[in-house]
Parts: sequence; C-alpha cells; structure tokens
Amino acid sequence: MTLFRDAQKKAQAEIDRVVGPDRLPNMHDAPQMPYVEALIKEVHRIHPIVNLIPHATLTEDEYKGYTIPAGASVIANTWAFSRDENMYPDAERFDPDRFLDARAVNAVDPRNYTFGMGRRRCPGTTLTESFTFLAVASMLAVFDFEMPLEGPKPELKFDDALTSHPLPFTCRILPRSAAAVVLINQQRASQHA
Ligand code: HEM
Repeated sequence: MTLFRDAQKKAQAEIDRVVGPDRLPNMHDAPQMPYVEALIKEVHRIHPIVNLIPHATLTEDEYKGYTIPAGASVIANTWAFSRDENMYPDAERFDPDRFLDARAVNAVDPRNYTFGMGRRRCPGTTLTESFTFLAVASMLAVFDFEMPLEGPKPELKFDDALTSHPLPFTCRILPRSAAAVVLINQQRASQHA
C-alpha cells in the first residue's frame, strides 16, 4: 500500500463511504466494497504466495497430444498464470481496476489458482478470504501507509522460498484521524479486556 498510494486512497474512500468513521469494517460490509475486493485479488495476483504447486497423476493422461504417464509430477506454475497478458494486460502493473472495468471479462480471479486446484486445493481458502478482508479493510480504515522519511524506499522484492514472502522494508504507518485513534484504542482495550 505504501507503493500504491492511489489504490490505497481509493480503497479508503470506499471504506469511509460504506462504514463511516465510528466503527471498524465487518464481513457484512464486504459485498458493498468491490474496490477492496479487487485490491485483494490484485495483491494475490501481483505475487502469488506459492509460485509452483506440485501435483501428481493417478492415471495416464493426455494433454495437447502429450502423454503424461501415471505417477508423473505435474507442477502448476501460478506465476505464469499471473503474468498471462490475455487475462491481465500490462501484467507487471499493480492495478486493482483490472477486475472492475471492461478488462474484468477476461481477468480470472487469481484465487482460482493461487490456492491450488482440484481435490488438494487449499482447505483454508474461505477462512483466508474472510480474515484477509477484515485485516485489509480494518487497517486501511484507520491507518495511512506512507513512505519512510529517510533511508531506502520500499521495493516489491520477495524471497525465493517455496512460499514466497516480502523482504523486510521500512514504511510509516500513521492513524488517519482523531476518530481513527479512538477506534484503534477501543480495539486494543477490547483485546486486553
Ligand atoms: C493466503 C493464504 C493461503 C494461501 C495462498 C494458501 C495456498 C495453498 C496452496 C497453493 C496449497 C496447495 C494446494 C494444491 O496442492 O493444489 C495449500 C494447501 C493447504 N493449505 Fe493453504 N493457503 C493459505 C492459507 C491457509 C490457511 C489459513 C490454512 C489453514 C487454516 C491452510 C491450510 C492448508 C492445508 C491443510 C493444505 C494442504 C491440503 C492438502 O494437501 O490436501 N492454508 N494452500
């Protein structure tokens, strides 16, 4: 969000419109927040957490004229899906609007593949979708994410482990308003009650 201030501001405008200043977002708000939903999809797409997903064939199969023997390893390359220009024109660009405007017709929801596929698809998908929405919408409701005042600027850089994580970076996280400070303190108090 520090790098993509326009997206951050658009999401915050939507949250402010739907939720107002007196409470944090909840799951009932999600259907009224298409931009936040699109932003989360774009976060999944711009850097899938699991880039290569290994499966194996139970029986012999055929794909585009190639015979795949039983027991062969078949590795889904989610990175390649996420960079498919037919689905995502200008794929290197972080642009949540690709899921909302005319391009949305071809823009497959990346969660259809970033959580895997078939019978071994991630069983945590629904839980993750809920808590990701709550975390993203709540943080954007009360905080601004800004560039550090000094030192290196954040970059979109990740490690190369099987599950890929952002490399450490510095940013400033500031309460958006006096009303946001009240909500943050209420939340902290309720967690320590
Ligand atoms: C952003 C968050 C997450 C992502 C991107 C993710 C992604 C994945 C992927 C790609 C797989 C392999 C699926 C396949 O083989 O086709 C997987 C498997 C799995 N995930 Fe997740 N996952 C996430 C969160 C979670 C959470 C929160 C839980 C548990 C509450 C969970 C539990 C599991 C389990 C148990 C498997 C193994 C399923 C099996 O082999 O049958 N995941 N996940």
